Amino acid sequence: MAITTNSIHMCSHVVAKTPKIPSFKLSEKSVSGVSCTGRKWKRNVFPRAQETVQVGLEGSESRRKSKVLEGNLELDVAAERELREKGFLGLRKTKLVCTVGPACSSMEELERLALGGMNVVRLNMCHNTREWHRDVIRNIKRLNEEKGFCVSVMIDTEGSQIHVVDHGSPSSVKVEEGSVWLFTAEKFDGSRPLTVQTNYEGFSEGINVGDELVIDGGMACFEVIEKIGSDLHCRCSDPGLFLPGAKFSFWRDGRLVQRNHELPTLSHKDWADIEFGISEGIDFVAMSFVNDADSIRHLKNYLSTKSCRPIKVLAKIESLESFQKLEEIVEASDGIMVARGDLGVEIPLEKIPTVQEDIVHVCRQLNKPVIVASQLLESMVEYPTPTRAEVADVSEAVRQYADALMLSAESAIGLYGHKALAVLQMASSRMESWSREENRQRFLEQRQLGVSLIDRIAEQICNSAVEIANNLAVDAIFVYTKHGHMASLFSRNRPNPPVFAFTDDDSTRMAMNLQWGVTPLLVDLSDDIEANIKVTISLIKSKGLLEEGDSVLVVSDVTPTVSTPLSFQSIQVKKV
Ligand SMILES: Nc1ncnc2c1ncn2[C@@H]1O[C@H](COP(=O)(O)OP(=O)(O)OP(=O)(O)O)[C@@H](O)[C@H]1O
Ligand SMILES: CC(=O)C(=O)O
Ligand SMILES: [K+]
Ligand SMILES: [Mg+2]
Repeated sequence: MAITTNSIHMCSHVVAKTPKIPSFKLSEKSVSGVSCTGRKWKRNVFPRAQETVQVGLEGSESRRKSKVLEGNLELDVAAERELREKGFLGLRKTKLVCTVGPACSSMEELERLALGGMNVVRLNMCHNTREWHRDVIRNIKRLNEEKGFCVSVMIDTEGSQIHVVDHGSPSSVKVEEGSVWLFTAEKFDGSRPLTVQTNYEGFSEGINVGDELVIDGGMACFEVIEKIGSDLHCRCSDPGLFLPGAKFSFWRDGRLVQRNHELPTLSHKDWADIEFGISEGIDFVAMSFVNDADSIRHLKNYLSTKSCRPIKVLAKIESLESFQKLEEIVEASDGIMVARGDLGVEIPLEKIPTVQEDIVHVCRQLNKPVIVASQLLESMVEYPTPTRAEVADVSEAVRQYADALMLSAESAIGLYGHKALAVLQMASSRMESWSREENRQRFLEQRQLGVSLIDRIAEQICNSAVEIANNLAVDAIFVYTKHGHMASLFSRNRPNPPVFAFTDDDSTRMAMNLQWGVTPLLVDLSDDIEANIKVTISLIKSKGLLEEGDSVLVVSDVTPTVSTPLSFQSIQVKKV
């Protein structure tokens, strides 16, 4: 194997208490030619008494002795297949999440979805029994272990929200204009007409006569005409439909009456579901009806003490309150879901597109993965083809550079879940390639995230490396990462080539499944960077995925020595 190398190594050794900002000098040679030679960084002569940053160039042959690693590489079989069919550039970047329900919970259906590119399974704990969810999780783990998939598992908490438990029918009920309905927390005999039972006895606290009650963001509207105890008598002002489990909101003078704080973000059942998730080895918890950053921090702390395997916490933005505290929630969480279904109950529908764009933007700025969810292809619950408007909606989320798209009822109860997944695949691949052609990633502004010098170096390296990778049109970016941080710094630049993120930590691998453009691979890593590079290139080559003449850009954040407080990072461009 003749590997031509060009490399930029950056290392910092911080001793000074008040670090000064280093200046990097990259000579033109270092990024243009393929076989230039230069100053080689020597670990043993590296000065220790002061903060230093060096940029070195390495010759075509690595002289460092490399320890030979065992050649075992785990790459998701669906990604591998896509790579063979479409090549590096054709590999889909936007991740796909499927809600699993009765329509797709069998081993065969799950495998079909995994082959169709499903990266993450979502289990909505609102529905079905824990035993049912356990079977699904175990089936997914079996598929991963026995068939070589890499599908992560997310549980989505039920959360506390005021909703309808009984409206007198198992299906939808028409609401006529002018009809007067009783809203109560009391259980009633189902034959009593025009009565709605809610799940929470304090549902009408703070509500006055004259307030407006809106069902499911506009399915029907009522005016509160009388309040007796906690019961409300309401007259229909805008006729429509009551669906099972309908959600409602109260409005006064055209503004939402905010009352989410009355209920705990995580109920007793949610905590029990989380315990269950920990014991089943899930990868993500999506927290419903988050109202502040404290609840996220609380759950993260809890998980870090209770689960030996790191579990990522995603905050669902589905209330006006959470949108108003967006930045602090994004900062506290490991990722975000734009839960457009319930969000549409609390904000006017016409605001959803701009709210979505704002949320995706903030997530890009703060480098947190974001999922756009709900009703993406709703018509496909019944029909085998989407509406043109749905395809436009999906494409818009991809154009905004969301990390992931999610199917809900389309896969959970729909007849055409696998077709809906294929539509997401096609629409996202198409929009990604258009965005590449248009060079749209230049519109992404990167906010500096790191405070310490080492973190800032990592960010700068990744930003520059993506520019190099795009300009040189390398086939792939290889990054070696313990916790996925470097991979995320690449991902946030939305590079043209795919990012192959090699890690030896299974939970890191599963967490990277939500990151745009990152293909996670599990491999044994050593402290020896050169050995890691050599082995992984040869493993990818032996699978026939890299050919003679292909080029890869390689970045490593694996620290070469553990005994010194030394951070070492390098960029290399290799021609295979
Ligand atoms: N595990 C399941 N068992 C039975 N039905 C399910 C299951 N998961 C989802 N469904 C069905 O699919 C529909 C859409 O699912 P989804 O979980 O996305 O609902 P949602 O209301 O959008 O989510 P949330 O309750 O978190 O707001 C649900 O209304 C439900 O009928
Ligand atoms: C996904 C979800 O919870 C919602 O859209 O409301
Ligand atoms: K939920
Ligand atoms: Mg919801």
